[in-house]
Amino acid sequence: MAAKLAVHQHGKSRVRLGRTWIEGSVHHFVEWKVQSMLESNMEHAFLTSSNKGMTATDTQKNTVYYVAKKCSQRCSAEEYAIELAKHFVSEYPLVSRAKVWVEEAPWKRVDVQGQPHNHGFCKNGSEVKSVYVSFAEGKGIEKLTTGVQDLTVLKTTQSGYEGFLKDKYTILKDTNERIVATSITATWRYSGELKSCKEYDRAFNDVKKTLMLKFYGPPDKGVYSPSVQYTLFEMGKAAIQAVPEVESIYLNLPNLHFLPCTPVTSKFENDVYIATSEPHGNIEAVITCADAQPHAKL
Ligand SMILES: O=c1[nH]c(=O)c2[nH]c(=O)[nH]c2[nH]1
Repeated sequence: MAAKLAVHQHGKSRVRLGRTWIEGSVHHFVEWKVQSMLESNMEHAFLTSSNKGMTATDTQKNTVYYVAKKCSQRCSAEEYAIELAKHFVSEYPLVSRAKVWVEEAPWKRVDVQGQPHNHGFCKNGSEVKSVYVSFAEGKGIEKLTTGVQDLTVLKTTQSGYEGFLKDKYTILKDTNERIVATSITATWRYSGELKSCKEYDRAFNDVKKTLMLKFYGPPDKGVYSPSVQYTLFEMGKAAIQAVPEVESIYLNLPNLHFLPCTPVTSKFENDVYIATSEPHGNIEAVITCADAQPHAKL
């Protein structure tokens, strides 16, 4: 049977860097893990022994640092990813599309003696900001998404799950009182480029704040969740309504179960749980503005 090279790409993964920007006495800091992937007319590297015209993955790695240096003003992970992807397409004639992923570690400016520190940071929380850009020759930015991974959240009440199908395989009982815990992965697509680092930060923080509000509800009373599915849609819908630049959002919410525990000689009184991480439920959906195309998980 004849065989052909159907698709191909090559890139560099897990290139890690730190970047500081100094504005007067205030320092800014980010840590990024970058992946690049190039689509190109370099079939010959797969089909023959020639590497002519090839942008080596080592060169891609060096370019990750070079473009970070070139971003002389404080910039967002989105702006950096756009610059890097543009660079590959404009610099190399054989490259037709560059795809760039950036994961930003959760370093936050630290407060000391009640004040934001000029140059001190601490890792706050588990969540990682994730950015994806696809930039093609003749088309420019084709896709720009931002998101969070590993945003781990829990509430001890105001959650239940009732009325589901019961058959001979079912053991789970209806409940209107349970712990709900999840580790949120979200990616959302912007309708286009935003204007500045501040705009990207504002949009990111507004989406995150909205997701949190819909998961937890107001601080005093919370909000009842009849299922992870219902809460997921409420979260996505609210993000789209709160941040006009967002036209599509993908949400994945694993249901990390805390199971009722009945220690010997006692009964369960919503107090002791068996903590588990597997197996876990897995609920996901894409929510869009009424007329927008959904985007796939990236
Ligand atoms: O919110 C939930 N959604 C489900 O689909 C499901 N399935 C399950 O066993 N528990 C839950 N909880």
